[in-house]
Amino acid sequence: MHDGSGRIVVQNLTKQFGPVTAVQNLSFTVEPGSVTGFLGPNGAGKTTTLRMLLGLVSPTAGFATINGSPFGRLGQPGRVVGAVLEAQGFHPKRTARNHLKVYASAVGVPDQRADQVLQLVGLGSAGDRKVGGYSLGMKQRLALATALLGDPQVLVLDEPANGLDPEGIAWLRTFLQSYARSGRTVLISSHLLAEVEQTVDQVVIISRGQTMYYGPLDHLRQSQQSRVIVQPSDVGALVTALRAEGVQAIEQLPDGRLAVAGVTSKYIADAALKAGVSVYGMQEEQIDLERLFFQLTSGQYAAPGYPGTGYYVQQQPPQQGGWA
Ligand SMILES: Nc1ncnc2c1ncn2[C@@H]1O[C@H](COP(=O)(O)OP(=O)(O)OP(=O)(O)O)[C@@H](O)[C@H]1O
Repeated sequence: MHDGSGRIVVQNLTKQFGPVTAVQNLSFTVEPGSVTGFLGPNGAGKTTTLRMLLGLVSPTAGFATINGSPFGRLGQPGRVVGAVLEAQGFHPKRTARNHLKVYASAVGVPDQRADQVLQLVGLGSAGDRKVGGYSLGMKQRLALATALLGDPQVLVLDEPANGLDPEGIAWLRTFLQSYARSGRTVLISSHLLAEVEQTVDQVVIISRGQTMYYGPLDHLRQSQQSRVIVQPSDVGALVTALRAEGVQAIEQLPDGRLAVAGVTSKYIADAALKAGVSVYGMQEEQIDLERLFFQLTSGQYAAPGYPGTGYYVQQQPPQQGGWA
């Protein structure tokens, strides 16, 4: 029996395909009530992890559970977990409504549920059209509708934003957030942080089958000290003035400007004024999460331990199986 918590636990999960280590010692927990992004570049091991979670591939070591049980031991799994892994092979001549009715009977829910989920995903008026004529975005919605048939407590979606236009992505965001706010668990994978940045509450970032960061997206943002970029009349004099005030995080950029962390623009302006240095321009640098994501997953970044809920994981030597 499962514990009904809606929690997903991945513990020391490893998958070896011959010489290829697709997933290595991966651990994270996904709590109900939030949307968790499972992020990593192509080939990082996301699909393999989700397939292990859904009992489609057996782990070489470690385990993955939903509600405290491996997928294979969940009673009525279709009612507990709704999953979409890659674009589904829909029968092109079948209407969406008929497709859903076939799956409804497999999950053990009444036929009317097909109409309900068509409405839920915004395909209410297209339910009687043949799926062969559907756009990629419509197929994504139909795949989601199929996953929703059993009104599952846990939703697992592999790259759900693929093929969606900006309106579709905005719709998906609202849908997933409200699904999670109703106390359910939502885990979505993506290889693009920007695509899911506004949807997810926490992230698990993996690279080459290993966890690189795990925790709230906000903590990842806050871990990046914002910087002020300043163009002074006399770089040396401003650096001396700031150092005299105890400011240490000063970097000279290739274009000659200074990047100063840990203080406000006003603080720098006051220090410059006091030192008789003119300031020709100043701007607060935007935190570039996408760049950080790239650094975390490109193997060039090894961050020290991070205090807080989220944490960085020290980079290991490159493994076979990750992206090149
Ligand atoms: N059945 C398999 N046999 C051999 N190698 C595999 C198999 N499945 C996956 N791999 C390898 O494991 C690694 C991880 O693949 P996986 O598909 O899990 O990554 P991913 O993060 O989902 O990438 P993508 O976003 O491109 O699907 C890759 O090197 C892949 O080639």
